[in-house]
Amino acid sequence: MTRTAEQAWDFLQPLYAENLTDRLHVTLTYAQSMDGIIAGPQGQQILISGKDSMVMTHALRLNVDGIIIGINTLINDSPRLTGRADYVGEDYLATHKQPTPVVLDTKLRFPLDALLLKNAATKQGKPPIIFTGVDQRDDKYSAQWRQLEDAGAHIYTVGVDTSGHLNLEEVCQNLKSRGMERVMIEGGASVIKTCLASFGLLDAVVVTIAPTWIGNGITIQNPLSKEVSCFEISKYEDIFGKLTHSLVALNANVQQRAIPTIRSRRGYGSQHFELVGRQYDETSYISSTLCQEF
Ligand SMILES: NC(=O)C1=CN([C@@H]2O[C@H](COP(=O)(O)OP(=O)(O)OC[C@H]3O[C@@H](n4cnc5c(N)ncnc54)[C@H](O)[C@@H]3O)[C@@H](O)[C@H]2O)C=CC1
Ligand SMILES: Nc1nc(O)c(N)c(N[C@@H]2O[C@H](COP(=O)(O)O)[C@@H](O)[C@H]2O)n1
Repeated sequence: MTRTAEQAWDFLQPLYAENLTDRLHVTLTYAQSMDGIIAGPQGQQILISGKDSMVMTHALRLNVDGIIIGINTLINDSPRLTGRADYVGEDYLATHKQPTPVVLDTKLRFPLDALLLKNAATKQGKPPIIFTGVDQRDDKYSAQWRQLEDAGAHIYTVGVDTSGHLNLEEVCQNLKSRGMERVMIEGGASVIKTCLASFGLLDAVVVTIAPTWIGNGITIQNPLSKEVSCFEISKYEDIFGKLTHSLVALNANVQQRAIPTIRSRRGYGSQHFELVGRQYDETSYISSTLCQEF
C-alpha cells in the first residue's frame, strides 16, 4: 500500500492542531534504523525510509515554511530540501509552496557549488537562509559571505556557544520575525542531538524507524540491545532521554517501514510527551497509551 500525500498529512494533523501565534512551530523529523543509525560510517547518505515514509516527509516539507539542517548534512548530502512530485504527485505539488532551506553553518563553510544555490538560481527551490556565528566584517569570512549573497543566499549572524552550536532559540525567533509559522528540522546527528537535549524547542518529533539493523554508522543514540525483541522494544529511553518504557511493535520480518510519531507539548512545567497511538500501515503498530511527564 502506498499512501497519498493527503493521507500522510491527515495522519500528521494532530501534531498541528494547536494554532501558534507568538512563536514558531518546530517539528524535528528524521529516519533511523532500529540500532539508531542515521547515516553511513563516513556520513554517507543511506536510504532508510520506505516509500510511505518518503511520501509523509515530502508532504510535511510542503506544509512547512522552512527546513533546517546542519552544515555537515549540506556538505555530505548536497540535499535539495524540496517537496517533489515523485512522492506527492503533481496536483499536491501544484497546490503547495516549497519550503525555504535553512542551514546552521557556524563557520560559514557553505559550498558555493551546493545544489541549494543552483536550484535557487533556476527557481527549482527557494534561496537558502544561512545562520552563522561569524561576523560579516571579519576579513576571514567577508569574501565568502559576499559570494554566497551574490549566489542568492541570505545570511544572518546569531549567538554561538562554546561547542560551536548556534543558538536555536535565536534562529527560531529570527525565522518567525521573517513571517515563518512552521519549520521542520531534518538533521543531521549533531543537530538532532542538540534538539533532543533541549526539548523546550520542539513542538513535535516525527521519527521514521526502519525495522532493520545497520550495525555501523553515525548514530544518534547508544544502540539498543539486540537482545530486545524486534516485536517489543521496551527500552526506548536511549532515544528520547528520560522517556521510559515506550512500546513500539514492529514486524521486522516484513520489510516495511514503521512510523512512530511522538508529540511534544510546550507550556507544561516539565516536558510532556505522548505517542500518537495510531497505526500507520499494516506493519507498524504503536502503543496508544503511553504518556510520560518529566
Ligand atoms: N537519516 C536522516 O534522517 C538524516 C541523516 N542525516 C545524516 O547526518 C549526517 C551529518 O550529521 P552530522 O555530521 O552530525 O552533522 P550535522 O548536519 O548535524 O551538522 C553539524 C554541524 O552544524 C553546525 N551547527 C550549528 N549549530 C548547531 C546546533 N545548534 N547543533 C548542532 N550543530 C550545529 C556545527 O558546525 C556542527 O558541526 C549526514 O551524513 C547525513 O547523511 C542528515 C539528516 C537526516
Ligand atoms: N526522511 C528521510 N529518510 C531517509 O532515509 C533519509 N536518508 C533522509 N535524509 C534527509 O533527506 C535529505 C535529502 O533530501 P533531498 O531528497 O535531497 O531533498 C538528506 O540530506 C537528509 O536530510 N530523510
